Amino acid sequence: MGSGKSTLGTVLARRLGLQGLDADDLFVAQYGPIADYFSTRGEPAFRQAEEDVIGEVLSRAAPCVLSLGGGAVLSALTRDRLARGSHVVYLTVDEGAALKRLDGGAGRPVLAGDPGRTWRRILAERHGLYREVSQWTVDTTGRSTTDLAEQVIRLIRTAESASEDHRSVHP
Ligand SMILES: Nc1ncnc2c1ncn2[C@@H]1O[C@H](COP(=O)(O)OP(=O)(O)OP(=O)(O)O)[C@@H](O)[C@H]1O
Ligand SMILES: O=C(O)C1=C[C@@H](O)[C@@H](O)[C@H](O)C1
Ligand SMILES: [Mg+2]
Repeated sequence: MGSGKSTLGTVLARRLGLQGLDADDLFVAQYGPIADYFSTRGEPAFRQAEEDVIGEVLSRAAPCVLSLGGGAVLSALTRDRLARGSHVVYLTVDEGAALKRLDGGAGRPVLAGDPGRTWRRILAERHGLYREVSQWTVDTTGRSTTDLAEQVIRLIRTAESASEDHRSVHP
């Protein structure tokens, strides 16, 4: 949370000339505010709907840049879908910078209570899943979005040209 997924996704999409989508925004457009959904339907219902929203995007033929919600990796089905043909970047950030960026957790139901403690606990619970689904880990602390976008584009281009080489050797 607060690593800059939505912000970087928008810039990456523009620079790559692809459609930029944000799973949280798609959720809100379909179901209304996330905090309201959490309080009326509960987290399991939210996770199911989130899985469906992401599944729909990942089933599309056209390539895009998709910023996930922070808890999307909790779904085994989403993790499996991400493993089938997506480039996945794990964006990290220091706790201090994250809490500053997140305005102390306002509007994020999973950060209710003591935001710092909760942020640390959630990260500890999810770190292994983020590592499992991603090809790269990029620390965003103290770095501009422009700089991050350039780095991610380089990583993707290098991976794609390596896989082209592989295909030409083994047609
Ligand atoms: N590299 C950066 N440096 C400084 N501030 C940033 C950076 N990236 C994003 N921010 C700021 O941090 C806040 C959170 O960014 P953003 O919403 O993109 O994070 P997120 O990872 O999508 O969060 P969430 O988990 O809530 O979806 C925003 O105010 C944004 O402007
Ligand atoms: O980390 C989480 O569990 C969440 C992160 C946000 O992106 C939203 O998807 C929602 O607030 C839940
Ligand atoms: Mg976001």
